[in-house]
Amino acid sequence: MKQPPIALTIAGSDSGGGAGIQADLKTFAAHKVFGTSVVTALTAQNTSGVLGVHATPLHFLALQLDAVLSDLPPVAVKTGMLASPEVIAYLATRDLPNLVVDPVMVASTGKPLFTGAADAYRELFARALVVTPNLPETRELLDRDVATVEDMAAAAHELAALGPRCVVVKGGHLAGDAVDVVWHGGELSYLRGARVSTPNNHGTGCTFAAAVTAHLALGSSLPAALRAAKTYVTRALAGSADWRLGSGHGPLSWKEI
Ligand SMILES: Nc1ncnc2c1ncn2[C@@H]1O[C@H](COP(=O)(O)OP(=O)(O)OP(=O)(O)O)[C@@H](O)[C@H]1O
Ligand SMILES: Cc1ncc(COP(=O)(O)O)c(N)n1
Repeated sequence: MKQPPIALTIAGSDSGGGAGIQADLKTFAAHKVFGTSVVTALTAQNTSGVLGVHATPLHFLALQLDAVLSDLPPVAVKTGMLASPEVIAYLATRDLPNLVVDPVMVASTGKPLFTGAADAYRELFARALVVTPNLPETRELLDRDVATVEDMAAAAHELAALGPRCVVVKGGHLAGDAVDVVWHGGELSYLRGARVSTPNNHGTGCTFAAAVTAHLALGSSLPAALRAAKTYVTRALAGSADWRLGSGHGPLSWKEI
């Protein structure tokens, strides 16, 4: 078997298996990328909600990161739930290649996973190759309403001023087609996909960002990685549209590519 490239996810554990570290490692494996992980928090979580969060002490998070970087250098790195503003600020001091920042702040069930992150994220964004906020996160980051594709375009432009090479404002929470707005190299473009009708959308954001990270690890250009990730998440959603795992928002499937 060909040796796989290495990717790293820095994210929280979802005991329900649908989002967080579990979604990221599943997605890396589906892309034949070797996944390493730094666990930022344990969440007691299922398809209906988050029962509790137990954050990893910062010194131990740093030790996990040192252990990975010193022995298994990743080609690309993704961040998910970072559990506190201090963790976000700490990661902004580290050298993380091909950094994909998914600024997770709120679970799809609506419960905030932690608070006070918006300001801290501004620093980490400056170090990112690409940032991938969803609509509620974009509102939180800019402290204003973002509701339409036009609003998303203005928001992507504004977030790009913080320094990431690329911004993807994800439209999974729009009514109608699932359109994501991309700001890259001074130009706007769109990732368009038909909406899959399914209650099983827990972990779509994690899966999209992990698929981008996997494609970057495999050597794709950023525009190609974004297009491939959009195709992947749409297929994964379609593959589990009829699943009945859990009584709330179930997880999406994974697909070998
Ligand atoms: N029902 C759907 N059908 C097709 N694509 C979708 C659907 N829901 C989300 N997507 C796509 O999945 C990706 C993740 O988007 P979304 O806005 O849902 O992120 P998120 O809110 O971070 O995810 P989550 O729902 O896990 O919180 C985007 O490419 C989005 O367009
Ligand atoms: C540990 C962890 N990380 C990320 C998410 C966001 O995913 P979703 O928005 O699908 O709930 C989550 N719920 N839990």
